[in-house]
Amino acid sequence: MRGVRKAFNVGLPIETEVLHGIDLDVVPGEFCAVMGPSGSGKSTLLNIIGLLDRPTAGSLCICGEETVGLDDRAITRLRGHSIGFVFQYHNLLTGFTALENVMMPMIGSAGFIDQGMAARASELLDSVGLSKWRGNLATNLSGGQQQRVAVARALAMNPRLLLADEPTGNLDTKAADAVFALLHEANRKEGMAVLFVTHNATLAQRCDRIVQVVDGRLLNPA
Ligand SMILES: Nc1ncnc2c1ncn2[C@@H]1O[C@H](COP(=O)(O)OP(=O)(O)OP(=O)(O)O)[C@@H](O)[C@H]1O
Repeated sequence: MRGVRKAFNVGLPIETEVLHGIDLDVVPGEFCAVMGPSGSGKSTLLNIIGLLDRPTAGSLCICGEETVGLDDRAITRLRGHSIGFVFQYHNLLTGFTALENVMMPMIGSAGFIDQGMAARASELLDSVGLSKWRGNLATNLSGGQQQRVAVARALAMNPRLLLADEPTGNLDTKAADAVFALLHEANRKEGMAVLFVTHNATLAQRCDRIVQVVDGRLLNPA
């Protein structure tokens, strides 16, 4: 991204600019921690990179494609195929099983269900150590298990970029380490770039690079 700005409430007396011209390159296979004080703009930055929100100004390329100017349909397609998300609160559909939750992105993308999706979701649940729990409703899993399902779901479409916004913020140390290890494995094995927002300096030190956001600016740009 180059010169990315984000303002909220544009045109109103309460208009506030939160990101003030961000330059950032993330290369394939890179594992970046994103740190900074509360309210500095980390989630806003991630939401823009994840195409969940649009910048007010600047340029944003995802997998080589300039996104500014794309219509909503193209944005949705690019997001669905290229980007996986893990949030602090897992956002699983609690009335569905672990397996069904992991299948959701595949169903959403294809518009239908087939056996191959269940097989792929099952493999992903194996990879996060939850094969025995695949038939459990999400609501009956522990917080750490739910977050591991959320990681499996984020990997379902084999994205090139994985965005994780404080995925360990709500977990005890052991569960946090387990979730971090899964992100790290996805990064090393699949070569996906990861942006990992965290307040945990120990985990951040284990990433390739730390991007510091302070007052809507990067301390160490590009
Ligand atoms: N939709 C919105 N409308 C208005 N202001 C917003 C909106 N979303 C975020 N902000 C403001 O943008 C600023 C940055 O918020 P953001 O959530 O990006 O910070 P953060 O660094 O992720 O914080 P934390 O570490 O506490 O999660 C805050 O002042 C917040 O109030």
